[in-house]
Amino acid sequence: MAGGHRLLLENARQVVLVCARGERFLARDALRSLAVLEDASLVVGIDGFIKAIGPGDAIQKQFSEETFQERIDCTGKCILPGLVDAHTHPVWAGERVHEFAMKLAGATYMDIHQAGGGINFTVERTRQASEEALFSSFRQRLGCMMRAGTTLAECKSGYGLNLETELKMLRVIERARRELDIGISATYCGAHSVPKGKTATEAADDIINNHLPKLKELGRNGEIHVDNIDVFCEKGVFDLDSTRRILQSGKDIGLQINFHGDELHPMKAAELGVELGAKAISHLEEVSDEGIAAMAAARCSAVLLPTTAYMLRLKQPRARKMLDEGVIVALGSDFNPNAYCFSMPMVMHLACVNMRMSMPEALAAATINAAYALGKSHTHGSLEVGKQGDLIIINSSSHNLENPKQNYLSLGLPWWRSGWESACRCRGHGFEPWSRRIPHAAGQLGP
Ligand SMILES: N=CN[C@@H](CCC(=O)O)C(=O)O
Ligand SMILES: [Zn+2]
Repeated sequence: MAGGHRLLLENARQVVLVCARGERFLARDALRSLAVLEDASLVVGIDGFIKAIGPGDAIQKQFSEETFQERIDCTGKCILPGLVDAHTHPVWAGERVHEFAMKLAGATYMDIHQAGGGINFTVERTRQASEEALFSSFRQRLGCMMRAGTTLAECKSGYGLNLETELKMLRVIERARRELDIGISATYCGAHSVPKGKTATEAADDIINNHLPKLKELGRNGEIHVDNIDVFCEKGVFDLDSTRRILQSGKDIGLQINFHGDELHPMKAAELGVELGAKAISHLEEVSDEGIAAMAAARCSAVLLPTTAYMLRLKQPRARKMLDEGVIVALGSDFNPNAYCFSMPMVMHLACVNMRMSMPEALAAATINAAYALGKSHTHGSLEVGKQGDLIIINSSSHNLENPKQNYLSLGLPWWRSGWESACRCRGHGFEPWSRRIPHAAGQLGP
């Protein structure tokens, strides 16, 4: 149908805006209660952006003469922003189920890594895999994420380590960005592990002298778009000095710094991230008090990954201290061969139970604050006029009910998908891939 609007969501019991005043993130007292409209409707335009949100009767009056490609009756339901997954490793070949048995028998993540398993096992399999096979499994994984409510995911390379395979992974991510109905923030993670036969210094030199110039060239030609640069800053992987050199070189070619820090050992990675102007640091199980204070002051977001601490039986990151000190806390699934979770609702559930976050804190961390960690909170992460129409509808009259049967967070069920799947409609369930097919809009608001 020509003209008119793309979508009308009518008469929802609640529209959970998350925030309503153009906030780029939520911290401290702003997390006590999120912006919610009762008995409201929402309009998405042909360009995929939100045109109006307001009381159901007012929207009906305002748009009474207008046409819509699709109308959804949301009576008794609740509309939320699409969930944002701020940390995933979704492009790889080769399962690592055998390592789960080793971990159950007492081996640590680093024991396996140092014995040539872990990331380096996946690197070997990913180097051997064809681009087509990698794309095919990646597409399936993104489909699972969408069915669990994710509409924007950060996706890392990092199972290639050599230039050839890192580029293969980034091409796969680029293809998904162009072809699939999910938003993607692409991260170059060529410093995910030190490749066999090289020292960390040699690997850093290769990245700085060969990988990053190539990425710059491909970005300029419009062949591959990369948003972020990542390093696994860890004892026995990349030390502070190599991490600093790589991240600074990435920043010099225009990438946002968003890296793995203070996970297994206290490294002062948070302090380094603040010094370099990082947008986000992930993990932080071992962050120092000074690192937390520095991140709060610098508005450097903490991407917490509850599945990792659970899987590896690590100590939990100190979410409460971070929140109380004003750090911008975001969440990610950390989907990877070692932590096989697609579901952000499950991640939010673990954050509430194991990290003692409140439900509003978990929802903000999986929407506006995760979008902030990816430099996209001006377009994503809340339901506000002018933002992307990325949203989910849940079959519940409130996002914050006491009744566990009706609350997706207390259920944690989406781990098995069924509860969420029947309750959720997102772009993958028939909505348009909003931004990608509308070139002028994408140009205005970024990729
Ligand atoms: N810590 C480093 N990277 C991943 C694990 C990747 C893997 O084990 O393949 C993480 O974030 O948990
Ligand atoms: Zn990771």
